[in-house]
Amino acid sequence: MATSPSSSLLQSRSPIKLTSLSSLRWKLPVSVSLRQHQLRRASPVFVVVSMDAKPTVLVAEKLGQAGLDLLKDFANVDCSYNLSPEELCTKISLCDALIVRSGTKVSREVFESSGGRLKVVGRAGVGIDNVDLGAATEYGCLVVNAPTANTVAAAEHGIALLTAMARNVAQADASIKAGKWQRNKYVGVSLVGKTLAVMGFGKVGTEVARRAKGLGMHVIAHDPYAPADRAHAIGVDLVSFDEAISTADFLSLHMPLTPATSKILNDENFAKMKKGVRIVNVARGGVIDEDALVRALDAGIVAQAALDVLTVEPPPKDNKLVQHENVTVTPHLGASTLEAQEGVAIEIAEAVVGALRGELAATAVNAPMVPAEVLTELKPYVTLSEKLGRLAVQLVAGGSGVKSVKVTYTSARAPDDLDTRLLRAMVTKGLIEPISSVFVNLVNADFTAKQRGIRISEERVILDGSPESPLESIQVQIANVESKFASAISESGEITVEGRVKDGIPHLTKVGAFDVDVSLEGNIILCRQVDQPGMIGTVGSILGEENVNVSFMSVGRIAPRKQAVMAIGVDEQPSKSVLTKIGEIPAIEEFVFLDL
Ligand SMILES: NC(=O)C1=CN([C@@H]2O[C@H](COP(=O)(O)OP(=O)(O)OC[C@H]3O[C@@H](n4cnc5c(N)ncnc54)[C@H](O)[C@@H]3O)[C@@H](O)[C@H]2O)C=CC1
Ligand SMILES: O=C(O)C(=O)COP(=O)(O)O
Repeated sequence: MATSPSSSLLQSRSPIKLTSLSSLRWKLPVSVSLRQHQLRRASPVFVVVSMDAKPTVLVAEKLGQAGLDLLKDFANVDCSYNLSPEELCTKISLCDALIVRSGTKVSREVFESSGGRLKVVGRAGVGIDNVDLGAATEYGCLVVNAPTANTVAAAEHGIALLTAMARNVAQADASIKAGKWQRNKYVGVSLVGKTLAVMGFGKVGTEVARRAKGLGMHVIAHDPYAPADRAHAIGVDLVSFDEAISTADFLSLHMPLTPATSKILNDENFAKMKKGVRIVNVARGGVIDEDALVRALDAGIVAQAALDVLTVEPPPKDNKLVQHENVTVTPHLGASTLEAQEGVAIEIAEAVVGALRGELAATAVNAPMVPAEVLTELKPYVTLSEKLGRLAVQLVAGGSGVKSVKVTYTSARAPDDLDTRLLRAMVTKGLIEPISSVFVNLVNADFTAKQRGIRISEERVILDGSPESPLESIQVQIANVESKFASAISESGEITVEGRVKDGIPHLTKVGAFDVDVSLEGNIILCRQVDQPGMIGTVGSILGEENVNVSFMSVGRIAPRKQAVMAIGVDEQPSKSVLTKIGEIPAIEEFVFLDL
């Protein structure tokens, strides 16, 4: 069965066969009107409706049973833990999806080795610093995470480390097990009334702050992106980085590891801290310069540190930080509660299955998140966008080189009420796929366009009136090119095609300066002719002789008996000889066959 460009936003060249409206059409009994059939279909274009084989999901780290069960209902599940990087690269070419936790590096080599089959990487947790997002995007692979199910577990572990550190629980336990009874050595410090600076006031940071307030601490937070009212609502002041680190008795780290946060606690910043500060890190090891922390501990600037995460995990045996007597360490246990692991497993399994079905994931990390209701509303416009892109690029004369594309949306919706990223991605898909072997989806559309030197600009024309539908029309223009169908060049000099959605079906409504109206359902023949009686009949009978079914015909003309453009929708691809016969009709000045 053929795959269709419109079948999935996450389409890949994998064994999964995606069926779209247009490929289904070939199976219909001739007596069924395509239009009626399409109107009856309720399932969204993004859903995989037919598969030759189950997809394969590689689960590379331990995942809760409930998640595995969910996956097994839909896919072949290969649980292979502790793979070496080489083994992962070998296996990945047989997998449609990969699920990892923090212990697996999903490097560029993994995407390269997948041969284009890997469609989804699921991170069963929050931090995606172990996934090469740039490479994932280049390879059109969606990355999803499970951002909520382990929040409380991580916050509870932060509080556990905070209290255990303040009272030397780990050290005292080790000492007593070694046969000692050292009550004087392990005198702790109290938390009540002390200032805790929460660094990163996101999901985990907020939960830590809430709990620390319950312990009677004075909580401040630093987060350049957090809204102050959310902090105020729980009695927390947002402060600058310098104020946070210089006034805190305790620092608790909850920001992601990014280039901006890498080694953010370094010699320079330790020097600004209160002498005797205590630090908890349940975020990522890389946010601390670990050598600098050892120096700060030795200098007494930092009295104690409690670390769940390290730059290199597991750490080398001689890691000075781990060995330091004022440091408490746990082996990345923040998310490791029974409850969190079940929750994360379900959250990631649902996201991966949804993505494999071609649905847009709510937890996509490298693609726009489009809410389901928006998606449903935009669905016919998504198809329209792709088809306009496909039409426009096929009108370009060979050797012209597409560099500059403009997409104009006419809508009565306010600009912030219409998310066009999806539409732009689909125009891009339509533009690029017919002229290359690259497959384009929502993940890699912008990247692919940029890589090919295609600049896609967008313009909004805002209409008066109340918006019943999200869009009136979409226009795609390609500038600075020659066209193999000169009539497609508008007065301003660009190849121009415009379309609308009518009764849920995408229609082509303009080619160059000519108004037409043809449903974008099959393939299209465009002819320019001198307007005269009998033309529709002449072309129709040539097509009929070869059993090519005409679904729509429309003539757009400048004036009666002047030049006109005839758009003919055909279900089947006409043979070369049929096209030649059409071209030989004396009144036809130029024509082009466009494959949708
Ligand atoms: N140890 C463990 O097992 C676990 C670790 N984590 C880690 O905890 C961290 C936080 O996770 P969530 O709260 O779920 O993420 P989140 O995305 O909800 O919160 C992160 C916050 O950090 C803020 N941020 C970004 N750059 C910052 C900067 N330069 N300075 C201060 N704040 C900055 C963001 O604005 C955001 O509010 C992540 O690094 C995650 O990987 C999360 C769960 C378990
Ligand atoms: O969710 C996170 O960011 C975590 O760090 C949890 O990591 P894990 O899944 O336990 O390896």
